[in-house]
Amino acid sequence: MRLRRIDLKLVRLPLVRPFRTSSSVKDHLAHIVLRVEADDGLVGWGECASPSDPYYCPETTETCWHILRDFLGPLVLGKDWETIDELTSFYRLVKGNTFAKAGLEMACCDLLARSQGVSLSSFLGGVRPRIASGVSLGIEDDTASLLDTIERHLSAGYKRIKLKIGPGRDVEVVREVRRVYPDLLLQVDANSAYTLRDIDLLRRLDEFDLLLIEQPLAHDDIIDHATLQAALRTPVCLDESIHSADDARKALDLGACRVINIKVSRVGGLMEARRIHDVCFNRGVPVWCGGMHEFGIGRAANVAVCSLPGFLLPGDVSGSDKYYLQDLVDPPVLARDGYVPVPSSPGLGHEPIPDLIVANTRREITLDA
Ligand SMILES: O=C(O)CCC(=O)N[C@@H](C(=O)O)c1ccccc1
Repeated sequence: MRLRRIDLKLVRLPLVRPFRTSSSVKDHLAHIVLRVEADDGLVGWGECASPSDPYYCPETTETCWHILRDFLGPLVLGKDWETIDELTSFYRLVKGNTFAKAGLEMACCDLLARSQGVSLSSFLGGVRPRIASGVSLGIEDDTASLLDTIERHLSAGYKRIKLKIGPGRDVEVVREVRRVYPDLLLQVDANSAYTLRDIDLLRRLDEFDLLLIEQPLAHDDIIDHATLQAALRTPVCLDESIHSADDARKALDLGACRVINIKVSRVGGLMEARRIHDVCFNRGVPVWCGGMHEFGIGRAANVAVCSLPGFLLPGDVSGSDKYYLQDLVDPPVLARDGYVPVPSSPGLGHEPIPDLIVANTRREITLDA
């Protein structure tokens, strides 16, 4: 396989409703959509689901654009490769920049799967014809509106609710949700809002039978998380701290967590996502797929990853309609009764709609071999 052309497209889509986290409120998202073309004319699609700000991770849409245009693109164009590991070896000297890498690697996985006539799920070793989905809820103004939002998503069939928590909106909010929904699959995401000084407060969350507490401490820590996990009954789940299978192995060896959130973008692509899955699966550690508000392209890649056997907990892979009025792909990625079907057609199984992509592209560049 050899790439003769890579198109980078900065695509912007309005959100159906603003999404609030501890660091920002967003009413639209802009992600880089990648189109890669092989010498034989075959095409693959990928998405860099990086935030536009450096509050979740050090990368932003602009850093991804720079790294893809100036390094990753030139390093892979015109070179022969037969496997994804061969492809990614061309940029092994590039440190970090996993969101940028993930977009390119995803497009090449789509391309290779299409060339082999297999679905991305089969390409990865997926075993499920459909995946169970949960939803991640942004921070709401008050508990009443949060309960309304929960009710709306449970009525739609979603299997799990993830709440954002932070100092001042944690124990009491979770207590109220648990009072109204005693049997709900419920988890919380702190996005590194706490420190070990909050250990007694976090221990109070043990009474609510949560599935997990996600990334309570620093985004780049596994040592303090091990201290915290030893004090909690509730499983700690790591998100931001885990960028590779080696990170996962070290975190599990240290007892820093009992669950890992695998995000294709955060770990640099589908192959590393599968390697992290394998480390966890071999140790009986459940994983789930976190979301980054992906458009339909990245969302379809997440669906394929969720079909791997160790993805035992509902992920954030909701239907696109949770965030976008119109998906960029046909068919759209949709959930029915909280399940998203895993396509069996070649590649992503959801075809990008060129007119929609063109209509929402704010900037583009073509890199040639
Ligand atoms: O449903 C989704 O795709 C969003 C899931 C979600 O809440 N992601 C959070 C997170 O902290 O994991 C996030 C998204 C975008 C940017 C930063 C954080």
